[in-house]
Amino acid sequence: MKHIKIFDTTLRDGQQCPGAGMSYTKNIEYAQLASKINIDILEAGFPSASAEDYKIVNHIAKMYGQQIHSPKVAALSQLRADQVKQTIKALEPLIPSGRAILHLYLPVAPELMKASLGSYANDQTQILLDIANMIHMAVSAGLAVEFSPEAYSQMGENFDFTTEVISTAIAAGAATINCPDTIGRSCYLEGDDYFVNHMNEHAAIMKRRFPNKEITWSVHCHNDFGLALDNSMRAVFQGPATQVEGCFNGIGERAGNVALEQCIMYLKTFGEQHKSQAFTSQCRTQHIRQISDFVDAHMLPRQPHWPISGDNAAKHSSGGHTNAILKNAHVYQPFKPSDVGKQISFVFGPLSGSNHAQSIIQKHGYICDHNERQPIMQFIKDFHCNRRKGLTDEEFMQAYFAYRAPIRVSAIDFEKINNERHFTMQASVFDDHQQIDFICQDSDTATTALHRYLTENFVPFNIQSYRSESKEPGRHAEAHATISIASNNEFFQGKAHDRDIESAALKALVDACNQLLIEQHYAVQIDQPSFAAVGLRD
Ligand SMILES: CC(C)[C@@](O)(CC(=O)O)C(=O)O
Repeated sequence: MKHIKIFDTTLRDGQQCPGAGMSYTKNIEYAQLASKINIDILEAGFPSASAEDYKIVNHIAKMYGQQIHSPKVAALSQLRADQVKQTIKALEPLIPSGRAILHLYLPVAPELMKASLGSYANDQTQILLDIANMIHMAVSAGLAVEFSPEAYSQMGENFDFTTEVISTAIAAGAATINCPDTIGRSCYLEGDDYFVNHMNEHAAIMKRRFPNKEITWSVHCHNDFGLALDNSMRAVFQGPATQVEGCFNGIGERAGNVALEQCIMYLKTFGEQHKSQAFTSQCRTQHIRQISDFVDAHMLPRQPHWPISGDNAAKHSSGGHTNAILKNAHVYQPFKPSDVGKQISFVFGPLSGSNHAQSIIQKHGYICDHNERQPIMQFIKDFHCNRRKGLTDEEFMQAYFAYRAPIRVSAIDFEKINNERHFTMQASVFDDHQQIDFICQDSDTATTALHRYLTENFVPFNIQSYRSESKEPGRHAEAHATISIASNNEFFQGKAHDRDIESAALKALVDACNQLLIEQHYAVQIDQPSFAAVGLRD
């Protein structure tokens, strides 16, 4: 099995894109995560860009230098002696352990050469001399060198010049040649012009010119046509590449760089089984979720349906899918979510089914018998009929409690007879229509009277606190009542609102009492959520 090196440029090319820049400390935290997931090389930055960038690269080099094992660290430099010196200095702590890499680049596409190098572009002899000198400088300081012919995929008429550039770099001591599709405009349909074919040609030429040198070919793709993953993997499976450069979550200039988590899972899924030549990376894939969440939180937001690590990548909602998954977790998952540190989860939405409803209720420890599944599910959907995007478990269970509510009040009236207030509540109690009558004696409030009635007729409990407030200003504001009750060291909070402050309090008390009754009649003791039984944690 051939090992494909993962070169992570999230901190360098990733932070080059608008909006992705991170603070000093977040750069360091990222480097710690990159080490945990075990990428091969971290490109930590561009030390000559600013004093801050220098300090970040140097800090990471020191930090990794104290670890016995760490990724190697690369830092970018243009073809300028002052920049090369600065880069060597920044990476110094990693030189003794052979983990420092100078990443040198120079454009080779004709248009880009003119636009970025000016008249220097015409002096090819000087360019080749400078490449040799800069690489010598780094190699003699003890660094490894990666050389990138920038815009390699657009080299066009400059094929022979590019051959000389690469040749010069290798002769001077560069161990890695990285071929970028800088503008993300490559596609295998280009035929002979396709950059992977050029990589094969160049690899063959260099093999002839340097038969005893072990060169690492690397690929660096941008995603402007959504082809970065395809191009990167073709460079591995149909080309000479044994190193892939990219960024987690595919961040990077314009449409981004290739997404490393996609490359890593591609290699794991298709590479390890590949018939003629098997490939793999050494990454600990179970940490993908963590590093991807970090990039999402501190660099650029990740879309929910992002491949591999997106929030929806292991989330299911529709009835058909969840129903089948509850029986066999793998029928609607192309890989085990736990391989990337995720778990299957379900969102209850308008298209969800009754098996799913039952599983949520049971997971929370309440009864839902087989023949109740359908009516309960229908009630919950109707209860939240405006929530077309799906429910949280909390909202779902709120509707379940409303379905179960043993006492449902439809009307409250009172009249005064001989200075006593007589209340009547029209209610159904466990589906039986009843009239609840209670009387306020002496200084009783209506709530006290109802409490006495409920305690004597249904279940004993104490009232712990009562609060009433209006949420809006004005005379027509509704009263919002909250009542907390306790029974056998269990606590329940009832809530209700009504135009009439007394009715709000009475309904809140019924709500709290209902929760207590539901607990007594419909709760089951379970140790494990029912999920585990069907293997969803795998
Ligand atoms: C340094 C090189 C690999 C580069 O990242 C350069 C760049 O565009 O910054 C590219 O994509 O070609």
